[in-house]
Amino acid sequence: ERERSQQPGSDIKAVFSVARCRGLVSGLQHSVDVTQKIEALTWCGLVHEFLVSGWPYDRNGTSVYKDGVSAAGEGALYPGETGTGPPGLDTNSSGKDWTATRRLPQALIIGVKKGGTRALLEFLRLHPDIRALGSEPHFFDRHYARGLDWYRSMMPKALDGQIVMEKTPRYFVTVETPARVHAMSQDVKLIVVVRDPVTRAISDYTQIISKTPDIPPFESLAFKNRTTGQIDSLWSPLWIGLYAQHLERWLAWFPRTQIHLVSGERLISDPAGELGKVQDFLGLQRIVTDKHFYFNKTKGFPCLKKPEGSSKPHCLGKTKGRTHASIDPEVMQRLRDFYKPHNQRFYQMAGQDFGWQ
Ligand SMILES: Nc1ncnc2c1ncn2[C@@H]1O[C@H](COP(=O)(O)OS(=O)(=O)O)[C@@H](OP(=O)(O)O)[C@H]1O
Repeated sequence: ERERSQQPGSDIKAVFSVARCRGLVSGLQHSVDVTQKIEALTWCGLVHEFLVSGWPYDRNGTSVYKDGVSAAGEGALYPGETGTGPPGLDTNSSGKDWTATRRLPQALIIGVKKGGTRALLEFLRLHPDIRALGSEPHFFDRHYARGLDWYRSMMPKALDGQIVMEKTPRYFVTVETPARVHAMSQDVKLIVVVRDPVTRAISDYTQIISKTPDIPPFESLAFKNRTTGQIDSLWSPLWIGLYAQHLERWLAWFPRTQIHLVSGERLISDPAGELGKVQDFLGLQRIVTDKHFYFNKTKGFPCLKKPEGSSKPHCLGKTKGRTHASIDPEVMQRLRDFYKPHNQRFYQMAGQDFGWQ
């Protein structure tokens, strides 16, 4: 529901069932986890009620409306998807505007495809100062002719001080994109999740073959000539991994300090550590921390801890963390050799070594 409600042009507002909300919200009544509280109120459509009357349900699931003072303290939570707060609450005591509006993004996750961009976006969405579009709008690469007003209309409503963001991994490798992004904003913050280009290529191929099972084997697409060992660097799964080349195009338009590189490997091994650095880069308080994650052994990836009162923990869907197609080890080695100089150049530009073999 949450995903669907964020599709471009969708008017669907995700609202959980009343029964589910009673369980979820009442369970959180005395929780000190403000982020979870905001999420629960937002997705249960109870933000308005909270602002008017305080915490909606007690632990027995009955109403605890009481004189506009909440368990968390008045004004502690943000209005969510519904946007405008109730009359009389358009500003808080500090004069802050409580009216949510649609704004152009101040931060973009521009790549890379199969780097871990969905995980990063979903984790960042836990932050109350981030409003992120759930789907990929592909504005700067595919829909640029629709204009900035269209793009703005795709964005979720956000309050003053909240950062609006979206992710479209293809931006990183599309030639026209840096100039277009720059024309929208010179100050936009750019995030790229990078992952070992060999693993990334196999992940990419695994997705392609799941959709078109008849395509030739990876080994024959990766080479122009298998006998001479000449790599086909223009084959998209390999070409996307030439990170230095793509980053160079962005650096012609944006200073290095405006681009934050996330290690796709560390996003799996230490999600809280990587999220900490991203929150710093965005100028946000470190609210998403290790207490939000647990390692799900079955999935083999970090997942979000289950919210109190909810039956399910939140792992990413089946298309994230797939079993990869198995590739001839000799071909893997050939690809590692191919990427070595490109990776070295990328490390120099990045100012950090990502440790790919
Ligand atoms: N927490 C968590 N759960 C599941 N998957 C995770 C996670 N963190 C990173 N990853 C890695 O993300 C890879 C998919 O990357 P993207 O989300 O960028 O893919 S896409 O470009 O949007 O299609 C995906 O690639 P595959 O493993 O090849 O499926 C994962 O390795």
